Amino acid sequence: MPTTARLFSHVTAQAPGKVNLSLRVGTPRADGYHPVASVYLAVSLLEEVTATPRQDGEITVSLSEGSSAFVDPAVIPADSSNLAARAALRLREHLGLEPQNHGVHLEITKQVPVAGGMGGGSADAAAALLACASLWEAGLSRQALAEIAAPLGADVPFAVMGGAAVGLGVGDELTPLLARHPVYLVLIPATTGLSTPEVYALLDRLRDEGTLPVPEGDPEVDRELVQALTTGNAEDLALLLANDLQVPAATLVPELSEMLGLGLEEGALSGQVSGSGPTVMFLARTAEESFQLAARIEDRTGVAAVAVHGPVHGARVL
Ligand SMILES: C[C@](O)(CO)[C@H](O)COP(=O)(O)OP(=O)(O)OC[C@H]1O[C@@H](n2ccc(N)nc2=O)[C@H](O)[C@@H]1O
Ligand SMILES: Nc1ncnc2c1ncn2[C@@H]1O[C@H](COP(=O)(O)OP(=O)(O)OP(=O)(O)O)[C@@H](O)[C@H]1O
Repeated sequence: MPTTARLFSHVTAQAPGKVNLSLRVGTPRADGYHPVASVYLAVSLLEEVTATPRQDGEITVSLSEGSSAFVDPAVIPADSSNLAARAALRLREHLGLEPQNHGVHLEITKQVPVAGGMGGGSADAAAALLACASLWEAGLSRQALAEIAAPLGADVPFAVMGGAAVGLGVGDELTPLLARHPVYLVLIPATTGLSTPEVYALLDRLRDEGTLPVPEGDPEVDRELVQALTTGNAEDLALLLANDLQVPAATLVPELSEMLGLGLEEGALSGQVSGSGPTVMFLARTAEESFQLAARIEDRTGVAAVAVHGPVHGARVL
């Protein structure tokens, strides 16, 4: 059989960043992970990964110069710890391919803020998986790829699936939602990131010391929010946004509270921290309103604000 590495010169795949419209977090399990009830939305900030065969069996990564201005190349791992490289290695092992004939270089073009609570690294892993699956003619379904992806990170299966979904377990047990109406958001990406484990750890501490209430049982999905998402009612959605990681994120980065207040003053329907932060997101009624809101926030703060929409597709080969 000819090696697929000789058939394709390169393959490019895209995968979306995400926000959590609702993120309810339970108390930690024995392995330190928290059970969550998450309503994920894939948004129109896309990561792109181009996989090019290497003849030496190595899996390498680089960051494209076409990456967004708010991505600092210095904080992206350039070695095998990069999530895209880990995804390629995991797939190669899963498929039982000979390493020497299945080396690959992964060039990543980043649009999603790094360590911003938007699952950028997870999207890189998802795009790398799709690109390599195509390069190596893996013949795997999207569902199978999402399962292979799960040990790479709690958000990776959703980056493979995209759209809108409920995530239970640690966020990886996905149920797709029929959200046919677009949701318009404005994002304020931060230039510096927050460590996801630190934000979860602070949530535990704030609960232990009684500053925040301790939830009982596993978190549950807010059915009303799911309904507002599926019927496309932005006003209802605005009332139901929720994020248990917002208080710890805003405790670590106090300016987040100020940013949230400012977006509301400028006319956002509502706003909250995205995932573990520090990206802040605001809800707008229409695309037009989201562009106007982004422009007003930029004028007032001098900080870049980005109008996006969701749901968008999951990882796909271009
Ligand atoms: C904050 C979210 O982005 C919301 O979707 C996710 O929960 C985090 O997803 P992620 O970054 O893909 O998470 P992973 O890379 O699997 O885990 C990073 C760290 O976050 C914490 N973590 C993550 C997910 C989860 N359900 N409980 C956790 O406690 C753990 O300390 C873990 O070591
Ligand atoms: N391809 C990658 N892109 C960005 N960061 C990566 C990548 N691979 C590994 N990392 C490491 O992962 C850390 C978290 O990056 P990422 O951008 O995925 O955070 P995040 O968006 O906050 O994630 P989440 O929302 O899933 O918690 C970074 O600080 C970086 O050290």
